[in-house]
Amino acid sequence: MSLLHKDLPQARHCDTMAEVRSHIDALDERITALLVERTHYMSQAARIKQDVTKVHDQERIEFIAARVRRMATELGGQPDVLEAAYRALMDASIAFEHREFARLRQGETV
Ligand SMILES: C=C(O[C@@H]1C=C(C(=O)O)C=C[C@H]1O)C(=O)O
Repeated sequence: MSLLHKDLPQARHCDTMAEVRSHIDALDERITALLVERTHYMSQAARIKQDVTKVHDQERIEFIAARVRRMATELGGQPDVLEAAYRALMDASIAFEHREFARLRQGETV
């Protein structure tokens, strides 16, 4: 089913910057909670992957970037903004996954 058919909330009309920022702050609380949840999966990926060369997976990155662009377009959003945000998020996530990969294997000899 297309994303447009889901009952998704729309941005509200605002007359002041205070209103705009209050909506953004409320959304950021929800987005942050979701990103914290997403980041927990990076720790699990670091535990599950057996080879450090698998931490950065360009094919998966391109799949996610294209999928997010498609979803943003279907929702009437800005694919360029979403792709840029996701690429920055994935860069930071991969850096974290590298740190986790090393942390989880500290003290291993092989
Ligand atoms: C979580 C993974 O590890 C990395 C992190 C990704 C992400 O932030 O979504 C995507 C690809 C990987 O380079 C994965 O391989 O799926």
